[in-house]
Amino acid sequence: MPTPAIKICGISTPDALDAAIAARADYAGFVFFARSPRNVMPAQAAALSARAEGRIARVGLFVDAGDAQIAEALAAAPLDVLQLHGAETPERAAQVRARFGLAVWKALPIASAADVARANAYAGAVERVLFDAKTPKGALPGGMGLSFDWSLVAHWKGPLAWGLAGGLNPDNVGEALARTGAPLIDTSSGVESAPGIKDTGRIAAFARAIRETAAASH
Ligand SMILES: O=C(O)c1ccccc1N[C@@H]1O[C@H](COP(=O)(O)O)[C@@H](O)[C@H]1O
Repeated sequence: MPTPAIKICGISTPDALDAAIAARADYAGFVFFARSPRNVMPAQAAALSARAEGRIARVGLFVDAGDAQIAEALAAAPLDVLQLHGAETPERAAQVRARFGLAVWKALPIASAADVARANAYAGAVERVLFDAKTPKGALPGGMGLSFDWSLVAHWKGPLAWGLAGGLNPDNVGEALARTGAPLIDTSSGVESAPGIKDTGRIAAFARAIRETAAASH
């Protein structure tokens, strides 16, 4: 199995960003969602974006954001990908992509095969779907360390690129990769010591576990 792309999300400090780069992660995620313990303010995002430029791709995470909020974030902090983690429809996702001219990823909450099937509607509207666990009503829509039944997306062959998220950490990511063959793996709370506090050792261990699993499959 090829080594999947790795995304470390919820980065809010230079140390965490440097750890993701040192671990050879492909994507660093910055959360623009006020309710999140990982939320970054525009000035903070600007510094992180500049530090990341040319070293790791920058993903901005938004939850049902309007154009004005996304434009404000982009004015402060150039981003390479916009991750939509709310209830955005295929039409809204396509609108965001056209308006900002950036790659768009749509996170989908998964608890059943019917939830996975919803991904098909995003073909042509976004570059990638991210399968994440469904979270309880009223809770954050992600970043909760919850996983779902990986067999629902095992070796998914859909009409667009995809990634696996939700409750992944250094201890379970090898099994998740072996069981799903996901081409991109995303984590946030699984590489933290407390909500919003990234642990550089866990970031390194996460990437190592992924590479060891991929290498062992050859
Ligand atoms: O990280 C957050 O605070 C967050 C807030 C709102 C929506 C999504 C959020 N995080 C994303 O959720 C998935 C799974 O996270 P975890 O690994 O289970 O903690 C991931 O894409 C995060 O980037």
